[in-house]
Amino acid sequence: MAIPYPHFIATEKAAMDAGLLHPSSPSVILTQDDLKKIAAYKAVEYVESGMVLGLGTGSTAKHAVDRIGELLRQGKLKDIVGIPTSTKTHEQALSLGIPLSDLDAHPAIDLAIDGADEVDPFLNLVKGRGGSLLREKMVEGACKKFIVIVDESKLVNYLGGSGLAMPVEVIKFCWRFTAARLQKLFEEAGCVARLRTFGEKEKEEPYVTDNGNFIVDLYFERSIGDLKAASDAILQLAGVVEHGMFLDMATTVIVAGELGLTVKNK
Ligand SMILES: O=C[C@H](O)[C@H](O)[C@H](O)COP(=O)(O)O
Repeated sequence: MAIPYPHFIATEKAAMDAGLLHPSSPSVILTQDDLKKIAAYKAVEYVESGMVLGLGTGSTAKHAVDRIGELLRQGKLKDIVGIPTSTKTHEQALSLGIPLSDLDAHPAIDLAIDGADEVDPFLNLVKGRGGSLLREKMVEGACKKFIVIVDESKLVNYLGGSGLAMPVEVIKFCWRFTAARLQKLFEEAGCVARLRTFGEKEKEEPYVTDNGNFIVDLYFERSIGDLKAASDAILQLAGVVEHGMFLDMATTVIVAGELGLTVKNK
């Protein structure tokens, strides 16, 4: 859907770099994907030559990886090493000629840029609707600065508040047992746990992560309350590998919305 954004800051460099706004025509139609691109371009302004970079996954992060590749190609960035958070991002970065490495070789990352599914007012996140939460949490947990890029539709009053999935990566072995325990854990929040699948109804198959695991998506009717307690409780269940709540990890969140760009710092 195309939405008019007459108030978007027409002189915003990120939007102009992204080729979406021009000073002579401040009133434009921007789609949700345009907003993602503008947020991504803004985040890449923080990238400096010589950095080790965590490369996120998803439709928003894709724009940031594209932009990093473009700046490398133009010689405006040099000596970058990227640590991808998924096989998909690995392939994208390879195709752009971004030199790649991993956490074994580069355990300290200067900056990671990634999208999110939900952002609460304290900059806690839900991530992993694209299935990459485990590698994202490992990479983004190892970086000095973690910039999250979102369009304003991702802002929520509390995590789980969008009514969309909060993902939990689980091992395949007896996943039904694990899903039932997860649902029970959040009974008071009206939790429903569902195995993530893909494909047509009759040919539906479980979604398998890059790590060979399944994802159980949790849906809540009400707030789950104390996020740290919820996180601890989930991680205590044998069978759970990781969950998609990223608590106290984002150092900056860049939001692109109707009124322009907002940069929120921790
Ligand atoms: O697993 C996927 C990642 O956590 C993504 O960063 C998240 O799902 C947001 O993706 P998008 O930018 O496509 O909304």
